[in-house]
Amino acid sequence: MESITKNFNDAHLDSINSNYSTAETQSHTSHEEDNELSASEKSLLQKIVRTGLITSKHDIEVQRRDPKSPLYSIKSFELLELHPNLLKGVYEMGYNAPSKIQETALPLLLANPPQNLIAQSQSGTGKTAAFVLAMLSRVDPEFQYPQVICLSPTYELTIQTGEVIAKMSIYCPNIKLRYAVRGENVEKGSKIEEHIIVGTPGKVLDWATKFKFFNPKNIKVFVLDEADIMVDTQGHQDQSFRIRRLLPETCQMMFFSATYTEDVMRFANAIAPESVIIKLKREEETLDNIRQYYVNCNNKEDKYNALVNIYGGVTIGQAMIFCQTKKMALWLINQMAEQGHAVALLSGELTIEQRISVLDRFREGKEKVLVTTNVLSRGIDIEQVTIVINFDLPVTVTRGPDYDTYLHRIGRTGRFGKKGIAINLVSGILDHVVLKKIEEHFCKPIECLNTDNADDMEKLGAED
Ligand SMILES: Nc1ncnc2c1ncn2[C@@H]1O[C@H](COP(=O)(O)OP(=O)(O)OP(=O)(O)O)[C@@H](O)[C@H]1O
Repeated sequence: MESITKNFNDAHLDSINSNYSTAETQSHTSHEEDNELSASEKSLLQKIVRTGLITSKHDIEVQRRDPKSPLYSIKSFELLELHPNLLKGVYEMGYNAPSKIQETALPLLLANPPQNLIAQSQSGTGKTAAFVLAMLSRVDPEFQYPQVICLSPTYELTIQTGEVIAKMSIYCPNIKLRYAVRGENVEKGSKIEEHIIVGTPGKVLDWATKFKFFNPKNIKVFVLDEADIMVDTQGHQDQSFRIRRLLPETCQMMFFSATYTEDVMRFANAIAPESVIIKLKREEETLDNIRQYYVNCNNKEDKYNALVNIYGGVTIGQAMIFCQTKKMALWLINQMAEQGHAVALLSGELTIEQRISVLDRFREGKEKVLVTTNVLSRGIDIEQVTIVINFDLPVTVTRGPDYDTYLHRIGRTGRFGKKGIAINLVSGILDHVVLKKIEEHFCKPIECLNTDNADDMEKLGAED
């Protein structure tokens, strides 16, 4: 896989950059735009970012001692009885103590006989490390064939998970990993010798059935990341289910997600019988470290102005802006680029190389703002994202609130206990109805943000 990652890091986004080259070469905010923000707005927005969003290790330690926090832990990684080389890898990654999901799930996942698990934990609370440690613990490097399959819904997430696997297993050089994603090929007639396959469902299914590159009967562990979408009829149900049917009855199932609907939970239970279930209460699903706001707007131009104000005031961190359609994302990015803002666009129709390159640039901070559609709402872990803006609220095909997408989108900020801000730009009655329902559903207030009102802004800036 090294080759893939390297190529993508090296890849240049010529086609995209040529579209937005103005944004690249100009400063982030022009002088005229600076004037659009009143001095009080600017200083307050900066204060929010400075005081609210920079979390020290000390804050995380405090959260760890609060039993209500998803970072709460009473155990150490030593107590989880990991292999010493895995433990070394964990510490090398800078993890001092397990999060709640890690300390709860790992003893279950490592127990013998193996136990199926369907686990829910909030965005950014360390689910990946939980299942990666379990996967690595189950591999027997003596045998040169795949023993673990981990499925993710998108290419980007697969690569991200693979990178966590590679880092955690740095002191287990005998454990080998194979990516099953678009662009990866195996020589016809040969067999895969790596122990872990991490991939997207279509490719893994092809490798197992059409090309018979590995024997599914040797698989001991089957992991579904973002499990709800992997077993949902709207998602990858068919392929995941077909892969599951190839695996031995005894194969251990590990399903992880931040969200599950009742239906999905029932179905997951059917394909992973007698699972232990770790489920959050509704009011626990959203994180207290992510403050949620809405801004009243009249139309999309008005939303754009609100955005520019927020963008202009933010001096630290990065923002992700979600649009419901590619058309809206393109309109927005053109507006922003015209006015000299350095923004990047990531939407579904880009090639894989382009998508990875956009993400790499954003991760490196080359662009402060990433405009995207729902393609990036799940799983992507970029620590420095301090603000998520819903330029459009997430809605279903029937234009009702899409609760799960909302939760996944705002979860791109506030990673592992850091502070984050989610701002919803709402215009029109329908938007207000959707917002109200979202607020009621998660039992968490979404406060009105009135950028013209100094008191409002002061309140916002003063928060813990
Ligand atoms: N025990 C730990 N100590 C410190 N940092 C951790 C620990 N576990 C995970 N992290 C970090 O927390 C961040 C979020 O973790 P991760 O991506 O696994 O979250 P997640 O629960 O899978 O989120 P999502 O639902 O969005 O997929 C990552 O940057 C990861 O490196």
